[in-house]
Amino acid sequence: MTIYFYKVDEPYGCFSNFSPHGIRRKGLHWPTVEHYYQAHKFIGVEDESIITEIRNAPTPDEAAKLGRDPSRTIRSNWDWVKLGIMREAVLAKFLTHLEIQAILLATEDLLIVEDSPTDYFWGCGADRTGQNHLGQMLMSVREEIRGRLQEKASS
Ligand SMILES: Nc1nc(O)c(N)c(N[C@@H]2O[C@H](COP(=O)(O)O)[C@@H](O)[C@H]2O)n1
Repeated sequence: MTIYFYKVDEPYGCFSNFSPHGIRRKGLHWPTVEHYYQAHKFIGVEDESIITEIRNAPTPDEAAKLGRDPSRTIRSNWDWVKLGIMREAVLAKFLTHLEIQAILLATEDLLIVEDSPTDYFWGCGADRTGQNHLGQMLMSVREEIRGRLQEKASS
């Protein structure tokens, strides 16, 4: 069995980066993982005010829209750093919100796939041949949290 997720209001919607589970990083609150991820496209660029604008965006869709604005220049090393930034945020989300941590752990060793019809990098794309980096990340975070809990239980 494979777990497919995409929209927040559909099954396993809490696995989406758009789900309303805030994280705290470096003293700041981020309303969703998507806000954090999109804002980090602009670290070190000339006009960093966009970072605050994205953090304050009323919805993750609005944050994504700002982060994807083609008229803005994103940091030059984005493709090198984006996986690490996303993993840090996804791990923080599932360490913070124990109710969704339980949902993630309950998937045991099932394959998790972001069923995005358009995204072939983070999701599986329309024909399900995409790289599914978000699904892979969720499985890796699941493994890490399981290990941490086992370590805690045996100490
Ligand atoms: N719910 C949802 N709506 C969309 O429109 C999406 N593209 C996604 N996928 C997420 O989008 C993020 C990637 O954004 P960039 O293309 O790098 O700007 C990432 O969080 C995907 O999981 N989800």
